[in-house]
Amino acid sequence: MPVMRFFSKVAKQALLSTPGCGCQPLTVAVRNISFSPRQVTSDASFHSVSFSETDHPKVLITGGLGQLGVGLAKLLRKRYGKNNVILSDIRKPPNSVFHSGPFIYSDILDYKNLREIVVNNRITWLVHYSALLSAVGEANVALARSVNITGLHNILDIAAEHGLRLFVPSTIGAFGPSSPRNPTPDLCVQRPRTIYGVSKVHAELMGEYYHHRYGLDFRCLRYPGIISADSMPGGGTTDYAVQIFHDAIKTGKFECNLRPDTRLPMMYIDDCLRATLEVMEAPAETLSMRTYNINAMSFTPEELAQELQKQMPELEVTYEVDPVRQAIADSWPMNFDDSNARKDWAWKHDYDLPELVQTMLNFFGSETRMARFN
Ligand SMILES: NC(=O)C1=CN([C@@H]2O[C@H](COP(=O)(O)OP(=O)(O)OC[C@H]3O[C@@H](n4cnc5c(N)ncnc54)[C@H](O)[C@@H]3O)[C@@H](O)[C@H]2O)C=CC1
Ligand SMILES: CC(=O)[C@H](N)C(=O)O
Repeated sequence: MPVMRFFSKVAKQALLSTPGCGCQPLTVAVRNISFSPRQVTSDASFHSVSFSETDHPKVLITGGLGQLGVGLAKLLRKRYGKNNVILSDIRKPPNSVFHSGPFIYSDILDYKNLREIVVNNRITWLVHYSALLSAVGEANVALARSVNITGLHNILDIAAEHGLRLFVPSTIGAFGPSSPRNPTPDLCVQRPRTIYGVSKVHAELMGEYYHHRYGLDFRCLRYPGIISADSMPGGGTTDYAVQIFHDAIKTGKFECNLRPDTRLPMMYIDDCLRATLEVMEAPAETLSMRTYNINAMSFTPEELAQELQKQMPELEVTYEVDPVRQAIADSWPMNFDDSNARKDWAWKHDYDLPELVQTMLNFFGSETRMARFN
C-alpha cells in the first residue's frame, strides 16, 4: 500500500477513534510511524531514525544566546561531548560562544529550515528556549504571540514528526492573580495576565496534548526567576535580582523597579540548568506529570538587598517602581510548591539566598580582580 494512502488510513482511524465510540483512542506512537500532526507533505520524512537509549543524545538548543542557553550548552557538552550539542539563535554569537562548540542560525518561525536542521544533524533531543519574556512581551504582544505560540507549534510538530525528546520551559509567570500564590502547587487555576504567561500555559497544554495524542516525549519545568552572574536577563520582571549585583559592584548604588516587599520565587542558574538536565534524563516511568514546578528560594528586593549589604554595607538601594513590572509581579506566585518534582525525580536545590549572594559576589570579585590585573 502506497505510504501516503497508509498514513491517511491511519490518520482517519486515529481521528475516528474518539472515546465516545467506545473504541480505545488510538494513541499514535510517533516512533512507530513518525506521523506528523501537520498536513503530511510529499517530502515528509516518514522514517526518522530513533536512536537507542545507549547513544548520547544529539541536542539542539533554540534561542540559545539568551540568559540561559550558553550555560546549558556548556553543561550538556561536558556530559555528552562538545559536538553533540548544537546551539542556535537568530543573533550572531560572540567569539567566545562561537568557538566553544557548534552554532547555527535557526529562526523557529522558519518551519522548513528547522526541519532541515533536525534531519541533517540527526537531532534526538530539543531544548526550546526561544521566547519573549514577560515585560518585553507586554511591549510587543504581536511578536510575543508569534514567537511564543506559532514558534512553539513548529517545534511541537517537528519534535512529534521526528520522535524527539522535547524540553520546553514554563515559568512562574504561567500563573495569575486567581491562582493560589503562597504556595502555588503544580495543578491549580492558571489565568495569567501577560501574553508571556498565556503562551506558556499554551505550551504546557499543547505539549501534554502531543504527549498523550502522539506519544511525544514532552518535558516541562516551570522555572522561577533565574539569577546568573555571567549572562544578562532578557527583559523579564525578575531581572532586578540580576541587575542589583552588577550595579552594586559597578557603582555601589541600585535603583529597584519593584516594591521592596515583592516576594517572588527565584533560583540560581546552576540549579536551573541541573534541574533541566535531570528531568531530561529521568526515566519516563518516574514522571507522574509532564509539567513540574521547581523551587529553590523566595525573597523580596528588601531581603536580597539586606543579604548583599552584609558583605557590602556601603550599598545604597532606592526604589523607583515600574508599574508594568509591578503589576505582573503582583499577579505571580510568592512561593512555589515543588513537592512532585522532589518526589518523582529527586529534585533538590543547592543554592539558598546566602549561597546565591556569596557565589555571585565571588564571581564579580574574581572578575573585578581580573579587570584590575589586566
Ligand atoms: N531567565 C529566566 O528567569 C526564566 C526563563 N524561562 C524560560 O527559559 C527560556 C530561556 O530563557 P532566557 O534565556 O532567559 O531568555 P532570553 O530572553 O534571554 O533569550 C531568548 C532567546 O530567544 C531568541 N529568539 C527570539 N526570537 C527567536 C526566533 N524567532 N527564533 C529563534 N530564537 C529566537 C532570542 O534571540 C534570545 O536569545 C525561555 O523560554 C523563558 O521563557 C522561564 C522562567 C524564568
Ligand atoms: C520568571 C520569568 O519567566 C522571567 N524571568 C520573567 O521575569 O519574565
